Amino acid sequence: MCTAISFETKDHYFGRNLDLDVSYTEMVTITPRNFHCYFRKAQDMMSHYALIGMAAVIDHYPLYYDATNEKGLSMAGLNFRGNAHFHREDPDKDNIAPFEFIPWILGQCETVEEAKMLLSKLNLVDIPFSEHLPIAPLHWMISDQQQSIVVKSVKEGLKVYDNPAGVLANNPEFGYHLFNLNQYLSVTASAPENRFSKQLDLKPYSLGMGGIGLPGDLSSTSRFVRAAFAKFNSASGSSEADSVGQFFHILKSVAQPKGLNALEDGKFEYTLYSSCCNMDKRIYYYTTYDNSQITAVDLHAEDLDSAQLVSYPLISSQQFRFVN
Ligand SMILES: C[C@H](CCC(=O)NCCS(=O)(=O)O)[C@H]1CC[C@H]2[C@@H]3CC[C@@H]4C[C@H](O)CC[C@]4(C)[C@H]3C[C@H](O)[C@]12C
Repeated sequence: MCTAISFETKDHYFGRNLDLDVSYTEMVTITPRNFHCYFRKAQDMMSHYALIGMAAVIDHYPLYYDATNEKGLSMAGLNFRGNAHFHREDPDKDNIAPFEFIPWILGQCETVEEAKMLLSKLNLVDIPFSEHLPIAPLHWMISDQQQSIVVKSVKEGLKVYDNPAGVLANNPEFGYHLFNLNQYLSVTASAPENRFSKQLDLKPYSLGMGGIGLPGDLSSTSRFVRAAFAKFNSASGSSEADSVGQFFHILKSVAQPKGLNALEDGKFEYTLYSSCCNMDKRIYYYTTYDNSQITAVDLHAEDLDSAQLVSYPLISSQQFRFVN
């Protein structure tokens, strides 16, 4: 499972939890403007916007899980198992493989509106990266500083939805998650009032009781609700430290501790990493399951006119700060 959110204080932030049982040795990867970006069925891009995000780099190709470009436009791929469907080549459209989708959009677009224009002539084509890396059944959230959308490719074709919640999880399809929020409309961050019966003397005996009814489990639908509740009720200071800290706290409310989500073969799905990118400053922050210290990589500290990918391996061992 995964959860992605967009979030706003003084600046705008975009990030996600990546929940999985194995790592593909992903690294924080910068694609500078002149990196030769190769597309199987479309024109190569010799120059494009620079990108920063989490990617597995294989055969010199950045396979992005999530990324932000130098204009702030951001995108994350999350599992959409059993529902994602990719198509045969269509001569009337731009044919882009799912693993090329993030560089295709973020390389060329500054805003969600611009992305929508590219999406109107896009066909996500069923080409795997390689024999060893089959097509990942993903759907995507795309956000700029103003709005978010969700893009899915299903049997009927490519679908684009406005995403007023600025949250994405996994199955079922996005419309269900959005409607499902109605179920929780009485949940509140404040003390609840007795609407049960005036004839009974009912009152809160603990703080936090307004949240009773929020689902506590790790299912996709429950994570969507909890992430939305945390995000929309979140009180954050406007400094970078406050905002980034708060962002990770929101993601933690839907993170998966090891062991609580068991797979068949004795493995567990857990939160491998959490990311938070400042869309205005293009700084990519992350924590990993084993290292809760926040590590940061600044897009603008690199030579963005270069043609070489730059990757920073994840710092994934715990950093204890001893004080004696
Ligand atoms: C598994 C992850 C989603 C996490 C998630 O949602 N977990 C759900 C569990 S549940 O299904 O909801 O129970 C997704 C998110 C991005 C993906 C990579 C994208 C690039 C590349 C594309 C290639 O085609 C295949 C290899 C490749 C490296 C991909 C591997 C994997 O697929 C990644 C990591």
